[in-house]
Amino acid sequence: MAPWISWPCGYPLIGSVPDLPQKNSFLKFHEWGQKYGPIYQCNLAGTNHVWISRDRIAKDLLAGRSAIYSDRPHIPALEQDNRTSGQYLPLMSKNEKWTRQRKFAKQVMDTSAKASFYNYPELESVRLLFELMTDPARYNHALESYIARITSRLAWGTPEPADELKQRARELLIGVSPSGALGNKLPLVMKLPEKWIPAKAWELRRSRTEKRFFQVMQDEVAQRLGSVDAPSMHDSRPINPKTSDTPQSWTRQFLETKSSWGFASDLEGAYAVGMHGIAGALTIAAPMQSFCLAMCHFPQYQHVLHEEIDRVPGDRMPRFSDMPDMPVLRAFIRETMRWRPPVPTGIPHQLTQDDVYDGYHIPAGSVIHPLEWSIGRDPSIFFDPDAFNPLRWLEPQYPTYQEPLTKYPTITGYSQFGYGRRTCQGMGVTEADLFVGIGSIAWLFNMSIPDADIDTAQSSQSGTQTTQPEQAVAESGPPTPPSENESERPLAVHDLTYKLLEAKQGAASATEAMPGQFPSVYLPDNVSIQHGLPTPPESRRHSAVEESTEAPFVDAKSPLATTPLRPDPDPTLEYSSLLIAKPKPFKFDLTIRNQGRADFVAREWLNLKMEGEFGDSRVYWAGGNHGDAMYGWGEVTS
Ligand code: HEM
Repeated sequence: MAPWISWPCGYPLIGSVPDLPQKNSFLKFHEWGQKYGPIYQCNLAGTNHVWISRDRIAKDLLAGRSAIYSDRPHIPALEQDNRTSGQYLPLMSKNEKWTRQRKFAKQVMDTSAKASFYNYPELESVRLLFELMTDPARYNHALESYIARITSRLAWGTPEPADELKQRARELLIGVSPSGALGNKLPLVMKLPEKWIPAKAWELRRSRTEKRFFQVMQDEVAQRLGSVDAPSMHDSRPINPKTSDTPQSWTRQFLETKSSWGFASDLEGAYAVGMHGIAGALTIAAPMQSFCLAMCHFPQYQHVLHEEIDRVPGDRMPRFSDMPDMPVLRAFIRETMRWRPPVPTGIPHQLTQDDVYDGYHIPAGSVIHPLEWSIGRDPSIFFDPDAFNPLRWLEPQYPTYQEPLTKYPTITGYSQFGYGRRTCQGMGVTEADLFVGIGSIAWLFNMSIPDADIDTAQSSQSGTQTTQPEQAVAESGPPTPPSENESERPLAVHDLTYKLLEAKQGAASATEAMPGQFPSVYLPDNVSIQHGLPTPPESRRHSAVEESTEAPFVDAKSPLATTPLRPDPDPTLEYSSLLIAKPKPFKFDLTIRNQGRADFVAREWLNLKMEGEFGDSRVYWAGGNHGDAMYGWGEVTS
């Protein structure tokens, strides 16, 4: 049998389930991809799952044959059938509700993108920096809140529900993740009475609380607009004067244009908006957290980003409108998403009829996964794929380089957002939030692992130490001013020493550099600048790629072919195990790079606070959100 589609053998009925680790199952699927080829199938609890590790194959099937590859699988742990209930756009079958909600989503995204997302990212980035300066130990909370506050503003015009939104997102994530709710592992339990099955009772309360929350939020915007029947934007009647007080939001847009969408009820609109809130609440925070991880473990690139930030926005905070002038920041974002994909197993599609690919039969009903972890590690495209290296998007000798640099690199259209008819609706918001958020953090801070912990990270090869992150960061004390000459700070990355090399011939100096150029780069000690395409050494080429017709792009004798050693186990793989992968909190120092900027942030925060912009998060349920039998926060473990 040719190697296209083969499978791990598995056990009767349950298939390969026992072979999957509790943690980071994407690594196992990646390993199987290396063993069985770039497309393989396996039986998981009686369902055929197809795993795709190459972009070309995912495009061939999910985009090229989207007519039959665009359905979604059933998620047994949810109270209502995700395919038909009309609650969650990303989980619906390709039906009438999906068509109208997707149309609505496109419209509200386009309108808010044209208004540059109402400057909500810029506004909330002030609060983000202030929180990081004053309480660095809670950095994870600050990053997640930044995203949840922007998303809440976009959804309902207020940041108040940010904590509630995060909780709604966490609970739904448990409900839909194969490794989360019990009902996804043992679907039969959902048929039993809730009094016997705590997991079912949990789901029913989750679902009730979510519905109530979405309705409360929609009602509040409707009341603020003056009446539930506020005039439509397509109406010739004048807008209710009260609406001018109502902040822009997707709910406002829905209420003003609701006759255009053909929704069954206002509740459908409440879900259409609320689902987008949930989709944004945690997904975008994951790459922000991974960015911090990358800066600490691959610090040799950080000053390249600082150089661009100090040259383009300079002493004002970065804005979304800086995008065309900041390819380096965009490269860091793109590389962060490649290095640590927020949805490493991809969001699965379902095949609706039998198909044949390259001579192999794929049965109808198969669940198809574009395995993002592997797609971003295709060794014929990404040299040393496990390394975080933003230069692969900025240096012409890498096959991933693309011009013009005013546009590329970008995450718009990136495979991480899916394929074909089901591609993500949130790419624009994601790019805006990450650009302003990550740009602001790098504008104010330097990130590093405390010196003592560099040794620890090295010795983690023998598994000697675990740290209490919050305590550890708190112990590192308040932010301190930067050293006099930032670029002379010693660089330390586990077992590597890095040196500063002049960039390609003819590169301009820092002060002369134009947007899109950067003056100097750090490369590993034993490396000299290579002209022409770098290629991986023979030993790194995997059998799965050997069938590829693409020419290998690296000379095995190239010094670039020397792959740096990384600690084992890799401390950057401490990830939460639900559908969205995010790094667990870890210990690092945030050092203020420029006191004047810090003072500016403090003043700006105070002004905005006094204007009422930064109110506290709201509690929606009795007992400080603990709630009662009907509504409240469910237990969350992740
Ligand atoms: C880092 C951020 C994000 C990532 C990595 C991400 C990733 C994805 C992926 C992989 C899909 C499935 C695509 C497919 O099936 O082929 C998806 C679908 C979707 N995403 Fe996102 N997403 C992100 C942020 C957002 C945000 C911020 C929103 C909205 C505010 C959003 C809204 C949606 C919607 C509505 C769908 C469903 C599309 C459909 O099924 O028709 N996403 N996303």
